[in-house]
Amino acid sequence: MSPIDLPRLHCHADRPSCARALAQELAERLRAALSARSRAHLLLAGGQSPQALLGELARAPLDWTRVDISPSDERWVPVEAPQSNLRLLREALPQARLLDPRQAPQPAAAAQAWGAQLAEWQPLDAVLLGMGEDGHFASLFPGMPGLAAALDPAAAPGALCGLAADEPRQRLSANLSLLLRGEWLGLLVFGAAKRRLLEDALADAGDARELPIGALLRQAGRRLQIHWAP
Ligand SMILES: O=C(O)[C@H](O)[C@@H](O)[C@H](O)[C@H](O)COP(=O)(O)O
Repeated sequence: MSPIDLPRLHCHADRPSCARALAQELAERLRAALSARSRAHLLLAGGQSPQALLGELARAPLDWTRVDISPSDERWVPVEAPQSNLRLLREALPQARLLDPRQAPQPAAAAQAWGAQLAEWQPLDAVLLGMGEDGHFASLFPGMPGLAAALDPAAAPGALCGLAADEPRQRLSANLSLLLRGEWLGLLVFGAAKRRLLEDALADAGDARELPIGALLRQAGRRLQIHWAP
């Protein structure tokens, strides 16, 4: 990856200041979108990293009733389950209009219907992703069935079934083609291990280049805003 294509890496002193800065950035993006249109569209990662960010976002002076939010991916569990990403969003941003990925009783049909709705979110104002220490993002995991199609930037924007190594293994995930539509595209990662993995992936070094995150970095290039804290 040539230096001109490198994503921008924003290093923060600590996780709370990272959450505040990122919340301010996202709120500004959403306010700008709402000044031009009746609704704004946002995709947010699940997992632990965005927890403090969600709290900061909830305090932003914004008409959340005009914001459509979907998780970037979801675990195939009931929305009330502790592992549900949608539940986290519903608790943090109760006024937003949330899109539940569970659009059908079976995962494959749910992913297809959810992906069709996401593809209609034009423009997709902001997408914030996280990354696992195995180099996955959203629910696009190393070695999972269908990964090549999921990472194909030329694929039709949509969603698919993901397969995680850890329970709950069944997941639903937006594909890379849809995620790249984000007008603002961010990646939130904490800790030394993920920083090392990112640096290897950014250098196209070793096995990291074969990891899902390598496809995101290569395809997004300078458009990707990476926010890191220790
Ligand atoms: O459903 C999920 O868990 C996320 O969408 C996933 O892609 C997450 O961003 C990474 O696994 C990092 O998770 P942590 O922030 O918990 O390390």
